[in-house]
Amino acid sequence: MSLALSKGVVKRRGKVILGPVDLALNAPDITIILGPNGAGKTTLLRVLHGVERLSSGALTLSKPDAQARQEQAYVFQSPIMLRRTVRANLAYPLELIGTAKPVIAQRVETWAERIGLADALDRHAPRLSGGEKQKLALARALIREPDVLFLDEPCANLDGRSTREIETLLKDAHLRGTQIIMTTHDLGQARRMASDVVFLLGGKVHERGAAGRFFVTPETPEAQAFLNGDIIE
Ligand SMILES: Nc1ncnc2c1ncn2[C@@H]1O[C@H](COP(=O)(O)OP(=O)(O)OP(=O)(O)O)[C@@H](O)[C@H]1O
Repeated sequence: MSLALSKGVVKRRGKVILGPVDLALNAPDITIILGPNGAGKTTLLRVLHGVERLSSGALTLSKPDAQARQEQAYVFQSPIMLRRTVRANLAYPLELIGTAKPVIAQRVETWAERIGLADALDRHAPRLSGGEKQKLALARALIREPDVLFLDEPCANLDGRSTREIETLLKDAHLRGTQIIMTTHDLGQARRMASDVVFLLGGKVHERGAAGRFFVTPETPEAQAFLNGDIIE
């Protein structure tokens, strides 16, 4: 799907926290939104997902809004579990769209296997470890095979192993056709995952480009400083 933000501005209590932003995103990229704390990454992600109201400007999608919303999924930094079993958590998004029961059962098994929870289907999801919960949240988002997946710092509190497992799931989903748009603080992860980078600073797109170029020869001194790990305002 293509998403185009035109002169997008978000204000909170009269103060501009994002924008104006002009940005076009296209499948089949893995777009990583980078920037220091407070740059507006989460706000931009929410705008693109359609859950943050624009104060001015417009978001245009290549599909009708209702259809686009159905085909999008969002994964938060802190996974939100239903207070039910792993099986019920995985089945839930498919039940919502009226998938046939035998198909649900089969997809739940497949996804439980993929995330290493095949033996934990009857466990109470809130009691899983942080890494297991995040993998479950991701599987719950991917089980519907969304067109676009938004992720806000999906590996923020995870160790290296869980992070790699999640990256593998994301790369597989991308190969199967899911467009991925995510924020991260982890530059290693950005280098491993991104095909496209949006670098935000002070609520504006400071630099944008193919990942291969951005990480090797950033155009602006601020992006260079950010990549060096220097503190930038
Ligand atoms: N509800 C709010 N009211 C007022 N200001 C807000 C609100 N939410 C966010 N902001 C401000 O908007 C700016 C952008 O916030 P946002 O969370 O999008 O940044 P971010 O790049 O995701 O930051 P971080 O890396 O710290 O998660 C920040 O200056 C933040 O303080």
